[in-house]
Amino acid sequence: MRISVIGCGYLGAVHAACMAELGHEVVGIDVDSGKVEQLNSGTAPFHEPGFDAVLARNVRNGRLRFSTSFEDARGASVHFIGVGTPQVAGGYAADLTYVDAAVDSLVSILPPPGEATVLVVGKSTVPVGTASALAERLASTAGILVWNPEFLREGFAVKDTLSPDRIVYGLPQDEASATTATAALDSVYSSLLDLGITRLTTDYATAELVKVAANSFLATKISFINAMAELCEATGADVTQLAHAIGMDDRIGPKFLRAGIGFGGGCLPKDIRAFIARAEELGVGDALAFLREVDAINDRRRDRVVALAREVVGGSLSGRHVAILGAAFKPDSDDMRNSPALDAADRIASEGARVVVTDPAAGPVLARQRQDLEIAEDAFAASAGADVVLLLTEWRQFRELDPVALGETVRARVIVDGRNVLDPAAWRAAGWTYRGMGRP
Ligand SMILES: NC(=O)C1=CN([C@@H]2O[C@H](COP(=O)(O)OP(=O)(O)OC[C@H]3O[C@@H](n4cnc5c(N)ncnc54)[C@H](O)[C@@H]3O)[C@@H](O)[C@H]2O)C=CC1
Ligand SMILES: O=C(O)[C@H]1O[C@H](OP(=O)(O)OP(=O)(O)OC[C@H]2O[C@@H](n3ccc(=O)[nH]c3=O)[C@H](O)[C@@H]2O)[C@H](O)[C@@H](O)[C@@H]1O
Repeated sequence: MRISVIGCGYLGAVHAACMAELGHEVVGIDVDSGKVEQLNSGTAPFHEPGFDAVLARNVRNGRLRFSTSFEDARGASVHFIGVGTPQVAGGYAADLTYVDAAVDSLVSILPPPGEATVLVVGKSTVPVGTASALAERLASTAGILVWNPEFLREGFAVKDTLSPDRIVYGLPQDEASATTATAALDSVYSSLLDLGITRLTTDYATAELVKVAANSFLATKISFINAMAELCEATGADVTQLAHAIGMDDRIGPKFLRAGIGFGGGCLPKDIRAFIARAEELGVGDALAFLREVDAINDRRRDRVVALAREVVGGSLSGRHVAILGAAFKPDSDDMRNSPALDAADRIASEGARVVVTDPAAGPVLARQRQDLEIAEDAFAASAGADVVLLLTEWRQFRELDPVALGETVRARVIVDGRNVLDPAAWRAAGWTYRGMGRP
């Protein structure tokens, strides 16, 4: 099938490449000409394991190309929308400017009603009610709108796109349109459906809510365990043992119970805030009051790691050399949007410390973007002469550090493990003062 993907960021570029991998003829459209040029050369504009290979292979075989012109999307039978929906400046709500612009551009290239049906498939994360409003704007065209939320995780984007836990279609009310749309989208995803992946059909509002409910649940799970970490800090208990023990209950499960410096990224933080804002607009703000607490607990973890750093160096960070291992919001990504690690680095630098940051993928990006931060090649270079080392993004390279070897480079053997991934006994045995988050 001929497919276009509008918006080629973390979601859209991976989606476009994966759709080509499934055998479709795909054009990705983005307003960023630099990104388009890079994608056309078969090189990923961001770090995502496995993406480079899928991108390069499909650009080379001619099934995948990228363009800044919507004219190149004309004639496709399915148009995916994957543009950003960031938080509005100064507020909690989602900024729908980019989605609106993408739909306006699509309206200008879609055939008129009566001609062969074309699908417009929303993948961006939007406030409930957006899809039905957009469907009205497509009424002057042959476009039928489906809301098909995306659940991929950065670091696993290719795997999650080609092997999702489930696929959700939010369909129009009109039965004939819903049937046509389901059949067309089933053709797009036929290889995945043949693998037995479950496809659920709902109305627009349910599909939109499934997405933000899922992210809210994940954020709540993380803040729950971080709240327990606060209790552990007050009592001398160990949150990693607590998480292990409660996670053995099937009803709770072990995943997303890693306490530490909290969640960040381009999605969980802004999605829970946009959800709060939308619930308030709908007059049901009380239903999501708990999400404000989820957000507040998450913020406190960032305060906590800075306070710990202050405490372990004896009260003031001013003039101290602080090595920070990690800048991305999670390992296997170079994404620093709302990154807890980078936020902590900035807060510590603002207290007068000499901060040296290292990150296997985000480091080179940071070096280009931020002249005010010192960036080092690796953990050893960052830690040379350090008064304290902070592990803030749990890259494998940092999890596997040898405490004896690192001990030889630092000025003082003091480590704060912001992700609770190191073995305290091994580090203490090598002469380090070890502090975790919510661990004695
Ligand atoms: N990053 C992720 O892992 C996931 C993201 N999402 C959702 O997907 C959406 C996109 O997120 P990301 O890919 O992370 O954002 P991003 O910021 O990396 O990418 C958005 C892209 O859209 C482009 N764009 C903006 N306006 C455009 C227009 N009018 N026409 C064409 N292109 C345009 C931008 O230049 C940019 O390349 C958001 O709603 C996000 O919540 C959902 C699931 C996973
Ligand atoms: O809507 C989105 O964009 C995506 O948001 C998240 O994916 P992602 O942001 O890539 O990363 P996660 O693995 O969810 O991690 C988010 C943050 O939570 C933190 N985290 C995660 C798990 C945990 O136990 N503890 C914890 O602090 C991570 O370090 C990271 O900062 C969801 O997991 C995806 O399903 C969703 O599609």
